[in-house]
Amino acid sequence: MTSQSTANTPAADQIRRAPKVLLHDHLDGGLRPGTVVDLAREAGYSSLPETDPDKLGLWFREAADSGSLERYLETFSHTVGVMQTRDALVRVAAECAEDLAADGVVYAEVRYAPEQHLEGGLTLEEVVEAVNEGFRQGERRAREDGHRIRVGALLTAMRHAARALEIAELANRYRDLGVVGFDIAGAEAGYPPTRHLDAFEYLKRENNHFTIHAGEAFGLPSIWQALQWCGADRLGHGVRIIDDIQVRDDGTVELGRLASYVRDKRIPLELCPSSNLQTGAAASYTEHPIGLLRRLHFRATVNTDNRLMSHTSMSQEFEHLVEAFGYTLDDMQWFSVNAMKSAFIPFDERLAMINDVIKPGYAELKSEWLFRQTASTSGSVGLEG
Ligand SMILES: O=c1[nH]cnc2c1ncn2[C@H]1C[C@H](O)[C@@H](CO)O1
Ligand SMILES: [Zn+2]
Repeated sequence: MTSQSTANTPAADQIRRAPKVLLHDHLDGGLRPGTVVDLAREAGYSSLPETDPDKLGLWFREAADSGSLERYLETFSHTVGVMQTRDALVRVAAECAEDLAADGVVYAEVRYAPEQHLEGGLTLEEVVEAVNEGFRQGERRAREDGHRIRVGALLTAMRHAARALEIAELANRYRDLGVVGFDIAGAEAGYPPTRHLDAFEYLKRENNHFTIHAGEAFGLPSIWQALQWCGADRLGHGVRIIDDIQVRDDGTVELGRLASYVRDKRIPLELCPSSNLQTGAAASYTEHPIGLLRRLHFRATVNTDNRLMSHTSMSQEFEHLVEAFGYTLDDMQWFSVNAMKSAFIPFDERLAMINDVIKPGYAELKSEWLFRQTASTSGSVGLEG
């Protein structure tokens, strides 16, 4: 099993340079702390718990570290609070694209809920256009810095609210104009995805794509509804599918009907290890279900969820997994190809990313790894790091 092998274990700088694919990242969960402070000052937003960027970054991380999804979500009032103007949205989106690119992410789908950014008088369309403009600016600035990234937006509807159909229609209107799909998010318990069936049925009729946050704070019934009632293409988290997998004392494994369906149908799981530790969905990295799901060849992907609240990045997530499971460059490539296969852009574009960017990127890193090994065993000076 490659995941247990010590072969080609990547060093931190290789993890950062490896081409990574991110499917689950919230725009309002990934601001730079300094930007939150700047935007709050500009907008006269006076409710921030700290105004020093370092202290504020720490505050987000600690406040989100509550063991409960509901408390975790409370921290978003401050980021959403400062994202109410066109300029703020453009800046946040541009910095998001730049930060991801600098971290070696080559393709990202970043989500946000347009309905949460209307307090300053913007329309839903103006919100989408501002964010798109920011992503394009960030892609350009990243390219100038020598990084290549493509960012698509996912429009989220909040599951406790009642605007899902309207947001789904918005996602459809901006399809091919920067928006690649739809999502629902927010507190899971008490707000089943079936409340928004009209939105999902509309998107299916339009041949559009959507993912649903499910199987994070709530277990199998939520996953089952998301797939079998709503028809989700992917599962946001889906980590609790583990509840339908039995590992016996002798090491043999039995999958229940739902877990079998998820694996057989290659349903992508947008797994977010650090976020799960904070909301209590997993106890530690070594105990995180991603280890078993990868071994069983589920369509598992690695994601950040909220870089600010979880004080993380794609590289950081992989560093934790490399340490916990001994993952190699082969494992990283497997996760990245899985994610790219599961993206919502057209098949030919996904294939081009896999063949022209991801595979060559890992091939180069693997040959570099071999060179480092040879250099260190022959006593000569190898590459740094
Ligand atoms: O992990 C999550 N689960 C459910 N909802 C979430 C999670 N992370 C962020 N959100 C919510 C809070 C944001 O304001 C919203 C849109 O990005 O999505
Ligand atoms: Zn999420």
